[in-house]
Amino acid sequence: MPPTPDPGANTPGATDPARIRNFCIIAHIDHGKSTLADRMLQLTEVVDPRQMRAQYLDRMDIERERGITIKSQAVRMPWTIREGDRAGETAVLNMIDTPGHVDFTYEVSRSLAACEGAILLVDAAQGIEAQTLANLYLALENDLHIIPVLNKIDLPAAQPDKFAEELAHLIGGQPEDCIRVSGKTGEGVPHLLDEIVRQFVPPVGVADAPARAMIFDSVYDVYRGVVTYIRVIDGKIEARERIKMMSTGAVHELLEIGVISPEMVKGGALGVGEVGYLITGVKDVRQSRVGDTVTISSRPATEPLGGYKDPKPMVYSGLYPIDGSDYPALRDALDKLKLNDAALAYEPETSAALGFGFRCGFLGLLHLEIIAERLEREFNLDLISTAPNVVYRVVTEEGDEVTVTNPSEYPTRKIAEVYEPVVRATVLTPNDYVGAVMELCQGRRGSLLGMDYLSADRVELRYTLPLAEIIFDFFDQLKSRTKGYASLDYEPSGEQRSDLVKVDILLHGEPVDAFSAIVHKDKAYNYGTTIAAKLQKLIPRQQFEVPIQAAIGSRVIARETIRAIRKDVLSKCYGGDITRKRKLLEKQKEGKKRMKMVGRVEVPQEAFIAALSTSDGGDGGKGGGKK
Ligand SMILES: Nc1nc2c(ncn2[C@@H]2O[C@H](COP(=O)(O)OP(=O)(O)OP(=O)(O)O)[C@@H](O)[C@H]2O)c(=O)[nH]1
Repeated sequence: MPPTPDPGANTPGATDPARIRNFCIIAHIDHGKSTLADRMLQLTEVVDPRQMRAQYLDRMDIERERGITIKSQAVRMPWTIREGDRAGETAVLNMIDTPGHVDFTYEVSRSLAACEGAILLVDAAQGIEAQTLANLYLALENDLHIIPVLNKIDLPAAQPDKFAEELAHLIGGQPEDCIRVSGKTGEGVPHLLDEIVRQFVPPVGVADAPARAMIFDSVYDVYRGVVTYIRVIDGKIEARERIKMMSTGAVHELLEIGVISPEMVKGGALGVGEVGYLITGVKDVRQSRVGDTVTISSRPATEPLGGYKDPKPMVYSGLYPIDGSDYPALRDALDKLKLNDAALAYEPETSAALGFGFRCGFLGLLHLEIIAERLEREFNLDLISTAPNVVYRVVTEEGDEVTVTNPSEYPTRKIAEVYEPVVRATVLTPNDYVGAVMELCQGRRGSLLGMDYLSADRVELRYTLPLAEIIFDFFDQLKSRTKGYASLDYEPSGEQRSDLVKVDILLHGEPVDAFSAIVHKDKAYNYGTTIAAKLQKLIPRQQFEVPIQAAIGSRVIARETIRAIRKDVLSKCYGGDITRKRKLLEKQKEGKKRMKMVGRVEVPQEAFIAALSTSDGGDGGKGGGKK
């Protein structure tokens, strides 16, 4: 019979910091983080069993469907220790859910900074993966105490003994320190909750100092405006005060403050160590940025908390509506999405091939896919996206510096140097596939930084790779070359000078902007021939001969030709059947509407779409990578 919890222990604003435990769960994708979180909600009785649904915390439909967590959330759960000498002691657990994907590393790091402890969750049938490691390193950088946990012990394929050894080897300590649970059946979870209270330290802060709270997430809600998630470090934030964002100095009226348990519960204040939400009535998450420090405007703190970074797009792509009349709808949809996504950047652009659209900046490829999917699904837009590219820094011979986010902005003047972003990638693979992984990384211009054996059959490889080489199909290639066993994680690591060139594709002498690409010199030929050959197949013959050329500046590196025909739609209409003739002419006119003119050449839009949408269409490096 568990002791009755102490009700005073759970009053927001008045919770003794010594009772608080702020923690997060870090795990590789699919290792069961959401399922374990669900079980904790159930055991701490913050969710009515009748309202329990799978992945309670993943609110967005796409998140639930794809089974990935995009936005972090925080839940307050009272818990009374059940076993051992401290049984009966009540604590307030704040579980901060972290996004699991590499594109959101900065959000993960902010969520971790709001915690004192982390549960390192590992699937007992899979073992340690690249994201387990990457997140563990981030947690250690933030000085978090780690509790190693093996999940899915109910699975027949689980090998908890083997992986407990591996985990102990990785983080130090004994294999017995690993807690074994099943998020599915609930086995071991009450013990884990007890251990959270025992092992994690309570937050420390100065109660009477000017208030400082860190924003670790902010989401846009249609009814309430921006909801900002904060962790109070020092002082107290009380309802009805005016708050100040320290990065911008902007002051906002505080309309509501409270905790999430697991729905919003309005309160009077949040004190040292507490985690909760703020509502100020701002309508745009960019005014409430992750990593920023919130203080009280009447008694502001002087020093913000460290670690604030502006979100910076890493990958750019053009988004165009297939039907040109959808352009205003696309603009409205992007405006709406931006309210909830401070990292999304876009500006209008025009393409001769694709018409009016937007150049959009994303944190990474998954971010791009999620936005494109939301635009199609939630806003019913049919879109075509151009091959993604990274941001280049180009220095001309005159010494000017140009930032290129779109190949069409590549300077035509003489170029002295080009710099491209690079990442530090960690690949974890079984021993048998080390050769295949190395071959792939070398083909993508990678340089090996180091290699470690985590256990007899699991190897960690660290590479520096150009970001441009991994944003296309690197992950797919890695998976297929290792039968799905390898995992990947990466983080930005500055830039490097490279031998890059811009390849243009010309149709009858006119460049087609949608196909221009910045590629490595050694891969330019491959890119040129691939695209030229593809367009040659896709573009119908015209009344004159059409050369398709790939060129670097004025130097042609590849050529294909579309031979001429004389297309006479009326040739089949012998006799004077005027209605039939008119019908055919009408039909031809219809067809023309979807044609784009590139110089004198008529190209069906489908040809552009087909050439862009196949995976090797945009990846100049792919062929090169296979050599
Ligand atoms: N057998 C078994 N399956 C589990 C257990 N925990 C999770 N799963 C299953 O593993 C899959 C992934 O679980 P999630 O909880 O969605 O994983 P996650 O780590 O939250 O995934 P992301 O949010 O994408 O990182 C789901 O199909 C779960 O049903 C467990 O303890 N036992």
